[in-house]
Amino acid sequence: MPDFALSFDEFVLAASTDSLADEPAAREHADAVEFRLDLADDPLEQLSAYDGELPIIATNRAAWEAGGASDETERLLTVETALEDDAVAAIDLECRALDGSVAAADTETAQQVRTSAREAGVPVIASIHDFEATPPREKLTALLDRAADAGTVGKLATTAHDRGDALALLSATHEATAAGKTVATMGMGAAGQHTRAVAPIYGSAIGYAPVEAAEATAPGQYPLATLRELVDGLATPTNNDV
Ligand SMILES: O=C1C[C@@](O)(C(=O)O)C[C@@H](O)[C@@H]1O
Repeated sequence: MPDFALSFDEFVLAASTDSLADEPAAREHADAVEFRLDLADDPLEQLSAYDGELPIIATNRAAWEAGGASDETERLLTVETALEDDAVAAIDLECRALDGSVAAADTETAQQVRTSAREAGVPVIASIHDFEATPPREKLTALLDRAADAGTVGKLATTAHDRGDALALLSATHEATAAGKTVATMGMGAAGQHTRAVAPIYGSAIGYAPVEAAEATAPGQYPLATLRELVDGLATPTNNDV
């Protein structure tokens, strides 16, 4: 059986998809598959039939965070069921589900799923998305702190409108990783695209990309093979202080 464990000590490139049939095509470039259960047909059936080699990050994104899952309790319990699958090496839970800051959230169930993941030794990616903008620099640090405290990896995806936004996100990433936090960041939209290639240099632990450009799960994603080439092609400077 393949070793499905995922450690976020090193950059993980996840092929983001609604179909596990993409896994063979992803294998050449990806370290993991992000399976978007909320966008998939019969996600639990796909999981039990999975015979791929890449570890799976299970994400069941809430409709209130621009995902496809509308029944809050059901979507969280589906993630909890997914945890039982050996191939599921990490799960994604929205910070706003965990802290109850949106009215639609079922905080108790979200926290219970996080506890189940911890008991199973499965890392939790605690995520925050801003589909409108990139908040000011200090706010980015506060958001990353909040996400990193909530999960094994704190993930922040914001919409960048210009290079200043991209730079602020990279700078907040650098500060967080230099402080020893495990974070993943990405700028959404055209102005944020290059951050997907560059953020790993500043310590971002996860990148997401579709196998085919047309199957993107967020604005501004590079296709998988392109992101792999870009990330691998950018050597990490040796004079860093992380
Ligand atoms: O949270 C993220 C990051 C993402 O939104 C991106 O911008 O690449 C793509 C999503 O599939 C994933 O769950």
